[in-house]
Amino acid sequence: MLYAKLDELREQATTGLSKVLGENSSNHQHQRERDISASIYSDRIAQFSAVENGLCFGRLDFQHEEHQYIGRLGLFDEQGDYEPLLMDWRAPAARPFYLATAAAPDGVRRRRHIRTRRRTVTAIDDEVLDLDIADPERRDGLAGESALLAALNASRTGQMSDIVATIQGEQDRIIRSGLTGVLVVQGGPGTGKTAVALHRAAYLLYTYREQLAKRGVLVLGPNPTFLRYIGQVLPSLGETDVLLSTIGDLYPGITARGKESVETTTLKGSTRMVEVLAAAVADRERVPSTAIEVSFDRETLLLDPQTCAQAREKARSSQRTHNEARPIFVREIVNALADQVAARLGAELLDEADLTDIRRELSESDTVQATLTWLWPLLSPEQLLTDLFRAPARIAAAMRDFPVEQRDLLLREPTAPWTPADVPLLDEAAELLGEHDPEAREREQRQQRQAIDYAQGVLDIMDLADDADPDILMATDLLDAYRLAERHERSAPHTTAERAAADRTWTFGHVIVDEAQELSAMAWRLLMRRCPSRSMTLVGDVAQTGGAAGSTSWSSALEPYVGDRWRKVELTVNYRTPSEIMAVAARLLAEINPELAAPRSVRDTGVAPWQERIDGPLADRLVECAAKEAVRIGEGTLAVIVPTEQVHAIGNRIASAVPEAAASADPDLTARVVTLSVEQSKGLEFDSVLVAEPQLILAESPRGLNDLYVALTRATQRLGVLHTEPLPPVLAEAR
Ligand SMILES: Nc1ncnc2c1ncn2[C@@H]1O[C@H](COP(=O)(O)OP(=O)(O)OP(=O)(O)O)[C@@H](O)[C@H]1O
Repeated sequence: MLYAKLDELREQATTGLSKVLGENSSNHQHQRERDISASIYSDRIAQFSAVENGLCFGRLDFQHEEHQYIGRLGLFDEQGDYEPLLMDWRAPAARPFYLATAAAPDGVRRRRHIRTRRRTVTAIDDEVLDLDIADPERRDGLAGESALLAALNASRTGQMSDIVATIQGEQDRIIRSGLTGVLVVQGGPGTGKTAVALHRAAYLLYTYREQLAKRGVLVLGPNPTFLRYIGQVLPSLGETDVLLSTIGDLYPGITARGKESVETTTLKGSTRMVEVLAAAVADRERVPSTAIEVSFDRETLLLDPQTCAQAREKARSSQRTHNEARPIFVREIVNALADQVAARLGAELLDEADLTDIRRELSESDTVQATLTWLWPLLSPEQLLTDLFRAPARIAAAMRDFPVEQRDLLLREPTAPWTPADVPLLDEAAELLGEHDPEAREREQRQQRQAIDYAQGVLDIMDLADDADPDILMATDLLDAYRLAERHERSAPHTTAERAAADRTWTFGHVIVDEAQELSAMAWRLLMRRCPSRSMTLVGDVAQTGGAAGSTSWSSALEPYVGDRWRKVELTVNYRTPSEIMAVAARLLAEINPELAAPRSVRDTGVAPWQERIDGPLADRLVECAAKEAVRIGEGTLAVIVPTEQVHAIGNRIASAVPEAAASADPDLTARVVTLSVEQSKGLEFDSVLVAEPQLILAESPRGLNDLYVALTRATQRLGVLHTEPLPPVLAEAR
């Protein structure tokens, strides 16, 4: 019945779309209206396709024979007074599906989990929430245990899937927590932090659509591989307009993928770079040590240091940014030069109009412009940093208080690629420099405002204001004035997410950061600028921090921005790693931070992790083991996690010897077998994992223990450790 309803709605939308597309538009106004309707219909069709799989996954039976189906979107009986046929999982009425327990049934008599494959029901699992008749053998606290265990035991595909059907109580409370303020979700590996973060994005967009559609939601992940891994979750929940990004992509026009040393990344991540950049900008506002000559109109004018110093002082005291203060500096210098020209011509013979002409000619003169550029150049952030990093003298001027070895860390070739740690510096520089082309920006903003006003008018006329039941999807839920305005600017057909991606100064309605412990202090500054409302969800695990510039405590990372006004919630159950593997990982956690409790595994597999000391070449044996594991896991996935330096060599060996293995460069996660560094494996999971040379992984970075902890907790079923070097003591004891 529900699928028939879905088909009917899809049919209506498709017919509607072809009808409006077939209309001949006689005038501009009509053309616009047609385009609006077309975009509403296409958004609907996309949403209906997104919810096809697992449309309905639950049923709640209440006292008095009533029941309610729960699914991926709300469906209503239009003929029957809009009775809900299927309740959106995010609606308040669906909450008992996730929260009701035998002890607190909230009116629910029975909870039914419905599993489907395409449109066929393949399994149902009932829980009776009545203490008198409930099965006492059931594990306490797990909702829909058998559906949950079926999901957890299923082979992984290389793409994360959604968990709407089996969200657990502690996760649900986080997903539905209010929009405002900073919420930190701390949890060990496999506790569902990523899953919770993404479902929270979908929940917030549903519940606060009006507030969020305009400013959008940003989901920030640690690296592009991870973004590919999670990329399908939000679309499967019917949400496509969320910006997924890494720090390296947050500066428009730049895709920062360069690599650099741990020491350089650490320095660039520290807030001391704020002073360095300010000094680097100040260093570009020059005062010559002796007078400089400026040829103009076959004469030579002189600019002495004192005049330049006064002009600089005047510009700086305006408190404007470097680029925005430049016109003041230019005016001062041009006036000083004009006075010299006037004096030579005989000032008493000139009136104000003559002086204005002289100033204009001076401003347009190439030599005067070249002098001004030397004294106070108009700078883009890219130019500032490129000029700084290539020139030891500039670095020395900007880093007077730093030891020489630290200064050398910044030095690099001007052609070197941008690195992720450069992005917060570019952003900081953009703040210090101000608009490179202020007039163009103002013009653009004015046009944008006009377009939005117009679009709002169109929406009002179409009477699409959503004063109806919040569970019924309205046109304005899908389309706001921003998006509408953009759709009709032929040059910029962007969604909110695309617009946000293209605009450095965009501020988001809500920001979600996954693996938030990895952000450097400079990255936090950038992020806080993008979210002045401080409506944020930060998920992570301070025991998994790999980068030396990352945080080991939430309070020190957040204190500068929100003081102690943030709330922390913890996830305690590990849904990924079976207890046998977690027992080994827990030993590492105790060394990393004895105060952090290891998450409790939700299941056992009966398979103990294994270790093997190799006498011959590592790669040969790894290839053999990878081939065997790949067969053993059938349809599932295998990751071979090796020290960063060996990823390339070992990855290529495995790719050439094991069927269905991906090459190591830019790993394809849909391949069944991948070779990764710990950094690349962060946030991911595989049915089986082989970890090679733990001692080298440990020694590779200042946070080696954390890295090894991450590597050991990626498996959902099987874990093997192979080594030629002696094992680190913490693993040797676990043998
Ligand atoms: N309620 C749930 N129902 C079904 N599967 C779940 C549930 N919660 C978590 N999982 C699964 O557990 C696995 C781990 O979840 P996730 O990757 O979100 O954990 P994490 O806390 O981000 O881990 P890490 O810190 O190691 O990256 C995923 O496969 C996820 O789908």
